[in-house]
Amino acid sequence: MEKIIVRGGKRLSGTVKVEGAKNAVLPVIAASLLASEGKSVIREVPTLSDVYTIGEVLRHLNTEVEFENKTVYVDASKELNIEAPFEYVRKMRASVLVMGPLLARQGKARVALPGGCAIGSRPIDLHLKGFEAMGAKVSVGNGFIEASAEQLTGAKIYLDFPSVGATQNIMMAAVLAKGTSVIENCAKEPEIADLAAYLNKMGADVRGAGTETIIIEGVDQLYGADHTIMPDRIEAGSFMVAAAITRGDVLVEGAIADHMASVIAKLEEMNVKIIQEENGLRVIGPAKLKPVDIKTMPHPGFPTDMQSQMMALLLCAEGTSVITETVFENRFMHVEEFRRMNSDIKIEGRSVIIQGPCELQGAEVAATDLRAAAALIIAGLRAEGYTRVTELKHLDRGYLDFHKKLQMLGADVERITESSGEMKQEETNIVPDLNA
Ligand SMILES: CC(=O)N[C@H]1[C@@H](OP(=O)(O)OP(=O)(O)OC[C@H]2O[C@@H](n3ccc(=O)[nH]c3=O)[C@H](O)[C@@H]2O)O[C@H](CO)[C@@H](O)[C@@H]1O
Ligand SMILES: C=C(OP(=O)(O)O)C(=O)O
Repeated sequence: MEKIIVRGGKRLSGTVKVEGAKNAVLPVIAASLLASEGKSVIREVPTLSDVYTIGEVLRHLNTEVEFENKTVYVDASKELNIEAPFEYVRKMRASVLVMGPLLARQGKARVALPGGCAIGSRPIDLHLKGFEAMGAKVSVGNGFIEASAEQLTGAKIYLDFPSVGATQNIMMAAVLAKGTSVIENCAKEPEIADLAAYLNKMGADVRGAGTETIIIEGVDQLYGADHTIMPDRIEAGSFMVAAAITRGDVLVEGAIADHMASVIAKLEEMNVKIIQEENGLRVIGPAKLKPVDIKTMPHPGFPTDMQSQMMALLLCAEGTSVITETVFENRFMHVEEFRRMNSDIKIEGRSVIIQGPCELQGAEVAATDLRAAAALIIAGLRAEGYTRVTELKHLDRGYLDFHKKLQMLGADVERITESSGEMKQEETNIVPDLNA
């Protein structure tokens, strides 16, 4: 079993560079299916297990995918298969993002129903309503969703909720539809603008990405394009919190302030000093953290993907804080794990009430989802004694070399493999050979 072991008490300092964003690269790789001519070159790709999974999905769809350092080459010029089986969708829900491109290009898509996950039920009804509005016939049976349309037609689509995935899937379907599509109340996350930039380089006509209305003029064909993935604002935020919790002084290279206004605002409210530097954000943790209230919201509101990391920080604040989770109905699984670290947290409906400051103690804890994994390691940086974090498969979905980056900043942290009572230091990252 793999574990990350943290011994708390070290003050972080130095520079850490963030990777390309997981949540931008997954839709971009899915969108590369739309290029019926030419190769796509996608740069600054973090070699995460999720990226490996989307690569596998594309290969299964008859696409050539090659990884070379942090660059991915995709050749989707051959006729595509139209089915994404459960083995991939189960591993990673974002596999459903191939549905829009397949429907647009092949007129048909068959994707395993994703089901719920650790943070909520996560339906995809809004994706499907969008496809139907463009003329697709959608049916669900035997654990699969099937959608087909001879030719998608542009449509006006109002999203009941600004879903990130629905916005992306509908955008990718609309770029090859006949006529104009207007997506209203769409998601405004920076990853949406990143996807639009890539689609436009491929020859699409997408306007308004990053605002609440996206207008797309369908085109006849798309071509491979060269695109560099935006920096990961959630990885950046995680290191900012790690710096703050250890009263450290860390330059988070690649962090873009415009993408992180809500996170910066809350950290500053807590007394954390944030200085904009030429190549990133410098974060200086205060001696005393002030409590704050946080409500997660779609962008530009406070990101749900930073909720558990901020919870770790608020455990150390002097007073009462309340976090309200409005995006996912079940994203407080980490609370029980924090309790094992001697924290005073109560759950009341969709809110948690934190009574700080807690004297965090090291404990054996299990990551319950991707961000919870980072949050528990971050809490361990402040806790007295040793914190052992298991279930690292969650961490590996979204953080590249997390423990190594923390080590470089001075943290006392290691990743080990424990087998039959014997421990050995883990030297390799989880993704051995992406081209194998
Ligand atoms: C790969 C990726 O980019 N993942 C991100 C993406 O997930 P994802 O795209 O799945 O998140 P959505 O924005 O779609 O989901 C937000 C909420 O809308 C609901 N919903 C969504 C679609 C739908 O058809 N019906 C529906 O009810 C979901 O159950 C959830 O409660 O955005 C989330 C919200 O910022 C982030 O936490 C995830 O990290
Ligand atoms: C919830 C997340 O990802 P996914 O949508 O891929 O589960 C996340 O990145 O925190």
